[in-house]
Amino acid sequence: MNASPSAGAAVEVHNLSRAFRGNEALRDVNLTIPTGSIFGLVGLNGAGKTILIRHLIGALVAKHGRVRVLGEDPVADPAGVLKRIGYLTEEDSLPQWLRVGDLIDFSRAIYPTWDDAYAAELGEVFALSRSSRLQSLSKGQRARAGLLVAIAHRPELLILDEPSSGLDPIARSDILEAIIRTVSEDGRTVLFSSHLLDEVARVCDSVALMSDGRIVETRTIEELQSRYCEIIFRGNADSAAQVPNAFGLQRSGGEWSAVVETEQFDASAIGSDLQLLNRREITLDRWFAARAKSTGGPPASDSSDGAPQVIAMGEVR
Ligand SMILES: Nc1ncnc2c1ncn2[C@@H]1O[C@H](COP(=O)(O)OP(=O)(O)OP(=O)(O)O)[C@@H](O)[C@H]1O
Repeated sequence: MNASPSAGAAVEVHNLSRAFRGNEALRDVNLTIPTGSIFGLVGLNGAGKTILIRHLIGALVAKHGRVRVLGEDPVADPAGVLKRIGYLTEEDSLPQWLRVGDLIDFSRAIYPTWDDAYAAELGEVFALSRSSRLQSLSKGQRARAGLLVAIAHRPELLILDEPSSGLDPIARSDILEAIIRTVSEDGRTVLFSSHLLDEVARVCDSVALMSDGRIVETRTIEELQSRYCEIIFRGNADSAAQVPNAFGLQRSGGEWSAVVETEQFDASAIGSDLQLLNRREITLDRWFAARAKSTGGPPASDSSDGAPQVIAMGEVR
C-alpha cells in the first residue's frame, strides 16, 4: 500500500472482555492497529468480530478493559470520535425513505471534513443519482451509497464490518478500491472485517484471527508467509498425527496436508512410514483453516518476532 505509517496507533484495545448473560463474547482481547495500516479482522461466525468493532465505534461500553480510538475514548466523546471515523457494516441500515441526495446532505452536516468534490466524484463512479430513493436501489447500490458517506469526509479511520457480504464482484471491487484509495492518503487507517479471505489477503498489511472471543494470532501477511508453510504427505492417520510441530491436519484421499512453522520443520524427523510429497507457501485460507478453531495451533512460541506491525496478544494457542 502507499500509506506512510505515522507514529502511534489508530486503535488500542487492552484486556477487553464482554459477556452477554454469562456467554463470553470477548475474552481478554488485546489489539493494536498501527496508524496507516490496512488491518484485516477474520474469524468464524460468532468469533466476536462485530462485538469488538461495536466497542470501537462507541456502541458498546468497555465494562472490562480499555478502548482507545484515534487516541480517544469512543464512549466519553462519541461525537468527537465518530466524526473522525468512517463506518460501513453489512447490515442494510441506511434510512430507506431517504433519497441519495438527502443522505449526502445529512452526512455533510455531520462531518466537518466533508469533501463535496470527492462526494460528487464517488457519486459518479458509483453511478448514484441524488434523486434515487434508497429503497429503490439494489443491495449493491445501497452499499455504494453507504460507502460514499463513509469515506467522503476522508476519515482518519475507516471501519468496514463485512461490507462485501452478499455483493456482486463489481460492488466488492468498488469497496476494495475505496479501501486502497482511502489508505493511499497518508496516515489513514482501515480496519477490514471479512470472511472473504482472498480480499483480505489482497488489500491488508496485517491480519488478526479471532476465535471464540479471543485474538488467537496477529501477523503481517508477509510474516505469515515467512513463518509458516504447508506440507503435503502420504501416510496413515496414526503416523500423520505424529508429524512434529504440525497443526491443522487435513486429509484428501490418501494424502495429508498440515501447517508447520517453516524454521522448526525438519523433514528428516518425520517417521519412515510417512512420505513427504511437497512443501508450499502458506495461503491466508490455509492458515485460517488451521488456526480458526481454538483447538490445534503452533507450538507455544513468541508470536511477535519484533516485526513492526505485529501486535499479537492474547493466547497463542
Ligand atoms: N446482543 C447480544 N446478546 C447476546 N449475545 C450476543 C449479542 N451480540 C453478540 N452476541 C454473541 O456474541 C458472540 C460474538 O458475536 P459477533 O457478532 O461479534 O460475532 P462475529 O465474529 O461478528 O460473527 P459473524 O462473522 O457471524 O458476523 C456470539 O456468540 C453472539 O451470539
